[in-house]
Amino acid sequence: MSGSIPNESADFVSQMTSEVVSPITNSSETRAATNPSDLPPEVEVVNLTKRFGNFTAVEQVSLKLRPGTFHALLGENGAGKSTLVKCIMGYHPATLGEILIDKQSREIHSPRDACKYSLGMVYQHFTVVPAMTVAENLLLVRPDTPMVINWATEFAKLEEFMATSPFQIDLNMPISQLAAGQKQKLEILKQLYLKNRVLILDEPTSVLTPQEADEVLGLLREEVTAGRLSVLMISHKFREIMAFVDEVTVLRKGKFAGHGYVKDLTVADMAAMMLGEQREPKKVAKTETNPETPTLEVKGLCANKDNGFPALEGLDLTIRGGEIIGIAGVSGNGQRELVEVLSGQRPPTGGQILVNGEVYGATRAEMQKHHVYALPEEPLRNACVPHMSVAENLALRTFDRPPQAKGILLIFKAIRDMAKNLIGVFSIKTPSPDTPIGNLSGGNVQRAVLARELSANKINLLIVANPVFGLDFNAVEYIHGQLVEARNRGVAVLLVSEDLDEVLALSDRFMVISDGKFTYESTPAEADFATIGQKMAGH
Ligand SMILES: Nc1ncnc2c1ncn2[C@@H]1O[C@H](COP(=O)(O)OP(=O)(O)OP(=O)(O)O)[C@@H](O)[C@H]1O
Repeated sequence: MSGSIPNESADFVSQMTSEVVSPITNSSETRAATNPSDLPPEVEVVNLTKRFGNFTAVEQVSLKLRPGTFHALLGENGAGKSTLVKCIMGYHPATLGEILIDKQSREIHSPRDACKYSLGMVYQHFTVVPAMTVAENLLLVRPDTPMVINWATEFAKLEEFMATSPFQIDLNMPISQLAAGQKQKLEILKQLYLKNRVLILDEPTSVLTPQEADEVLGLLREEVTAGRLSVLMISHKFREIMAFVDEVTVLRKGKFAGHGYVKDLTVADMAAMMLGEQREPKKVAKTETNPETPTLEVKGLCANKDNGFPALEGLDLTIRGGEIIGIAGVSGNGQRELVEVLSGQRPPTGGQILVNGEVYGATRAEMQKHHVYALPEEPLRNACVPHMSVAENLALRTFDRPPQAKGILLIFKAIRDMAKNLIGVFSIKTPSPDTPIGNLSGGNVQRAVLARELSANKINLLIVANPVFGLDFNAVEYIHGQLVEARNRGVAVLLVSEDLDEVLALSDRFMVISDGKFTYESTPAEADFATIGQKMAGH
């Protein structure tokens, strides 16, 4: 193993990650399982550098993905992981360096080129078309889909493919009816359907429950062990790495920071390689608050899913200033619709919402009047304009008010100054305030939206959905600290999260949502885990 490991980092991380599972296998066992000539190709990155203008996102990084192994790429937010894999996939041209496929230097100019070498990528966010069925989405990825489709033949072929694939999904299901775990399986199936045998996965389990994640990774692990696939996975989750991965390569600030075999490493070793010198995140303790007056009152709220079926069926919810109310549950049980109704992106079909005792329809004017702020899930898609700059996105809430506007004139200096300040205070890693926000790493987009929403002078109600999606553990601590600080200041916080541990750690009180209804309510201290599990599973 290369890469230095300071002891303090190791201590800190071993405390944070108490539950780790031992590796299922190691690479030598894996390779022994198959005839070498049947294995996926070897992929080697040699001294790859990627610059965006003057900014070097990846510098002289080398990595070898050996056939029939499960390899993880680790690093903090902004370390260069996505950039590196996008270069491998031909999505970005590398500035310098080489990619070898089975020891031959290859030019890969596009993901389609990458497919020629059996390389397929599953991105952090879903790329399936929601209005289509599973079968239609699979056909859509083929480069040779005929102009006129013989459905009977194609469907029979798809059924044959599905029968032999590691995951099964009903081909007739519309995507809008699939839970996150099934969508992620479909993303992987798309690559298998293209006959790709080297899968590159960018945080594939970020939107999955631990059970869904273990199922997906377990099935992939079986394919790897059988020598049918190699996997290179970007991940922040040590539990999954310890359970499913053979080998890790670590990046820090765009540079190679270490490599090793999981069987020889502890979580602390890997975290220390990621962090370099110790930077202990600040834990924010909850202070005594006195929640009395309701800030948000939801009475009998109903709303529909995109397909017109009921998503929320008569929800009642009260949140007072100075408390965090958590909503736990498996994705697809109404959480998204609830957040969308409260942030004005979906009309309710029944019930009433009051904020500060006044009827609230979640218009922009009402959100402004009542000081309601929201961090929705997938903030790049739901709370940003990707091609606009970081500064412009940071000003989305305030650009029409002084000091950022004078009448109808925008004061660009004020917008930029405010952005520079927020970039500093919230440690947003961006080449400049003028960089399009869509170019930032996932974690930094998350920070930027949180900075915008939390920097308001006065906040009454803060609605957050999966706020640490895809973030490294340092950033998780930071954002959790910000939420607790807001609560301590008297903000009413609604925390919707598919991560039960997050709900239990932060909430003062929480509910489980299942099929659009609250089916369990407790404080974290009094929570009964067996019942929560049953309720989350819909029993
Ligand atoms: N197209 C681009 N133009 C300019 N800078 C970019 C572009 N893409 C990425 N960057 C910058 O490169 C750096 C590395 O980003 P990258 O997305 O590779 O990080 P990451 O390790 O995948 O982070 P995360 O875990 O948050 O997803 C970041 O500072 C990011 O802002």
